Amino acid sequence: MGTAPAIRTVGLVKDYGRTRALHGLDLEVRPGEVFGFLGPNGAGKSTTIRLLLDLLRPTAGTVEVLGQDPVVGGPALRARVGYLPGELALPPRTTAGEYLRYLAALRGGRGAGRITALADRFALDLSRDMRALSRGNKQKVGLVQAFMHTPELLVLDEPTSGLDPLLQHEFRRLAREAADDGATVFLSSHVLQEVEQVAGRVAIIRAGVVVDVDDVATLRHRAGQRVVLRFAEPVDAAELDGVPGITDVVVDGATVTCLLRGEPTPLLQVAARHRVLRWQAEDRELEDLFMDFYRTGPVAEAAVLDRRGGTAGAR
Ligand SMILES: Nc1ncnc2c1ncn2[C@@H]1O[C@H](COP(=O)(O)OP(=O)(O)OP(=O)(O)O)[C@@H](O)[C@H]1O
Repeated sequence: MGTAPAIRTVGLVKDYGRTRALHGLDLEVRPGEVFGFLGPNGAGKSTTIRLLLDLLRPTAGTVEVLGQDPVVGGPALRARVGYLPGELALPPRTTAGEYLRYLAALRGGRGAGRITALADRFALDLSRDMRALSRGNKQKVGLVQAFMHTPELLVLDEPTSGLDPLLQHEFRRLAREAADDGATVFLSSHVLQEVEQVAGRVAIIRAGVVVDVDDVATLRHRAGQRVVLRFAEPVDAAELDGVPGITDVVVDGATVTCLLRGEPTPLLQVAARHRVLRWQAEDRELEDLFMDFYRTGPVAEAAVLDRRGGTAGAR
């Protein structure tokens, strides 16, 4: 396979009538990585994914999947990809097992042997009529059909939506196993916490452009944690000045709120000079990261350019 990217888009533009959904999207996913595609609702994640699968055609720009243009690659290329759509349309008058075996037959029998094992992992009852399946169970059918033929590339649109925490964990194990076996996993989400548990690198998409690409550790560091400390007595805000990794300090009597990036030790050392009644630390989310981007970084410029109708990303 060489070192060709598993996915590459250059200057990808997609218009729906007069709505421009993608504004020149650049993306490069390396073979064998688990790559998160993160963005808020309406950012253009599903549109990008549909372009990768040749379910939509680009208005401008280029798409390459496993080194090929999906339009040229056709069914032979599709057979090498496992796809979980955001909204799964399942035929109503069959059982989950019949449907999955039917799909395997369409794929020349590939994957039939893995149906039972995958269904067991997700506690999916294959004998149930699809009409009777809950949203979560339908999602399981979608995941089984995406993984069962051990594709080289998995393209998964919001794969954990509708799954309970236990099954989300099972999904992450499966995704990592696929990557360990050499597959590339590309998955979209609007929740940072969900993506960071499985992906190595993440692209953040907003309003049809990629505004940041980073490894998960960097992104998590940048997002940081919101810390709330409650002391027995009021503290002096000056004590927190210049503490490494601490910003956005707000002191309200005996309660201190701040952002922590990196190791908590310096903050703990300052806090320990007083009696601490309560310590609360929460990981910040995607939306918080966006707020930071807008206040500082190059993304602010990208977003402004984007609104002016420019095509520049922030990279
Ligand atoms: N068929 C369509 N016709 C017109 N506009 C569309 C169509 N599909 C998507 N859009 C618009 O394109 C933009 C990108 O939508 P897209 O579904 O790709 O975003 P998304 O990141 O997948 O969001 P979500 O998480 O809500 O699915 C949105 O503004 C959306 O309203």
